[in-house]
Amino acid sequence: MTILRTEAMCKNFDGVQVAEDVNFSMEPGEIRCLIGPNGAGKSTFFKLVLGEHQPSSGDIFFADERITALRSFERVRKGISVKFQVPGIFRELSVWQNMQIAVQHHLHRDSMAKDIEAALEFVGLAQKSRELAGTLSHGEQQWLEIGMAISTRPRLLLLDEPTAGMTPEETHKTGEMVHRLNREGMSVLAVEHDMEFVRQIAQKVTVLNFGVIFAEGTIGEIESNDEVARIYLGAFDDD
Ligand SMILES: Nc1ncnc2c1ncn2[C@@H]1O[C@H](COP(=O)(O)OP(=O)(O)OP(=O)(O)O)[C@@H](O)[C@H]1O
Repeated sequence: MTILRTEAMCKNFDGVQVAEDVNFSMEPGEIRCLIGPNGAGKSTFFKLVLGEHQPSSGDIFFADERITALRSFERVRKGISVKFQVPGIFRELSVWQNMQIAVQHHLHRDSMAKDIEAALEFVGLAQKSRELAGTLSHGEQQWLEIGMAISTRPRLLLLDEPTAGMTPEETHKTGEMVHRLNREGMSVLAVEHDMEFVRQIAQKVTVLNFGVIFAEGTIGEIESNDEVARIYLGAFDDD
């Protein structure tokens, strides 16, 4: 079984190919990082998986079920969740209210309050549930968003540059969070530029370039791949 699979997935915008014959697959329980130069098609890949874009051709499977034709909310109900790069919190509402919106938006569960408490506990914000989201630090706001994303108890969590703007300590803490989620059985697919974070979490790395899977392997294999270094210049310079 695969938790996520694309078969010959293509997407073009006005003739520009942004995903080209993408055959991606990920095992259940895996932590995968998706890397690649700016404009490689990483965010577009997420949007295709989430149903925000329709592929021009090809198919997408979640837990071996074809989801290509499903709408976004249906995919969320199946167990896919996302934390986007652009902050999606309501700054003038409390941490708890933000969580309520995230859960209510997608699911109607009797266990809602418990789900919120558990998610806030998980991301270390249980003590701040009454504070306004806008007063949290940047890192805490990102964690709130991760909390919002996991409150629906997804099987697959997509993270789009989760550590953008974080301090090294916050980044490391986020990596630990990802490992804890993974130990609880969640599969995680993260788009990330911070190679230190990629090293901390990735079991396997997929490199996208011009909408094509350019390379795939362990972090060691990817970092020693000269072709990857060539297209993704500078990416491995931070060690
Ligand atoms: N809605 C759209 N309409 C037209 N072109 C688009 C659209 N969305 C993305 N693109 C183009 O698709 C290509 C891939 O963009 P995408 O945002 O997926 O790349 P990325 O790998 O996520 O880049 P970055 O690392 O900078 O976030 C870019 O050339 C972009 O301009």
